[in-house]
Amino acid sequence: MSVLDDIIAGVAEDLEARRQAVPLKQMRERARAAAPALDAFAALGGNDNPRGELRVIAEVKRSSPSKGALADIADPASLAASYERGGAAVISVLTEQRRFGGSLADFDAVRDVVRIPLLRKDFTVDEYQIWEARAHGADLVLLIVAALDDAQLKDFLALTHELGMNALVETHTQHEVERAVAVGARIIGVNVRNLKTLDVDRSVFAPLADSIPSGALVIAESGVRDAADVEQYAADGANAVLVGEALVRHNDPAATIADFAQTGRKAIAARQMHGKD
Ligand SMILES: O=P(O)(O)OC[C@@H](O)[C@@H](O)c1c[nH]c2ccccc12
Repeated sequence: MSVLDDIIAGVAEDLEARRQAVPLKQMRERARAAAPALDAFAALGGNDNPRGELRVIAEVKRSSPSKGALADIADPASLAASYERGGAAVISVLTEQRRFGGSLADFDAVRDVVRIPLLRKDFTVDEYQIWEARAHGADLVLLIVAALDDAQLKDFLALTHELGMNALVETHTQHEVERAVAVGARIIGVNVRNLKTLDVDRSVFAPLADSIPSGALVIAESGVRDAADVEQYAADGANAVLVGEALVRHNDPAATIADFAQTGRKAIAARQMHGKD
């Protein structure tokens, strides 16, 4: 069994317990009563926004399957507030519990204090999780192409849009990018970490980013250690970078985000000067 299969089995089990506690019908009512979703597509530099900016998606991440505990985050809300202060465009909160140490309680705590769009970062395998994300005030959900068949991908994306949210549609191969594009994904992530083996290979980003049509936003996910990595992703066509570990381990995440955004802006300006856009 791959790591991804193993994670998904745990997610499905935990999800059943939550569905027992709050049935779908009730979760739908909660979702319909929630404040409307914020426009994450615009926040990430969508069509009408000025070009030339690199956006940062800053992640609240306690642990990872590859590295174990990353940081002792006593107060996810204050960490998220510092992300917002540093200029993050979107905040991602891991809610998967078994491998990433996240929870919907973390998500709720963050939702209470920040005004920018929030990504509920989990392994979506059932429509219940999409209603649940909206009920908790999420603006974006994660859809991992490798974890879904085409029908699920299409249905989950449609439901996400119906609820006024956006989806970060995550890919790792050329074929997955094609599947994401085929269902009309507007925000496409290239995760340089292979979720089946957990290996990070930054070189997968550039060719995949190149193959994403210009109407969709391109998000570079994983493996950002420092400004040099941000510079490379921006030079290779990223509209935004998704950063977890480097921020939770840093003692001044706000300054780090500001630094990454500035580095990205310069790299994009250089790219445009060379006529690559
Ligand atoms: O901590 P990093 O290397 O900066 O990575 C962040 C993010 O890309 C990573 O957490 C991630 C990308 N896709 C995922 C899917 C599920 C869980 C986690 C992830």
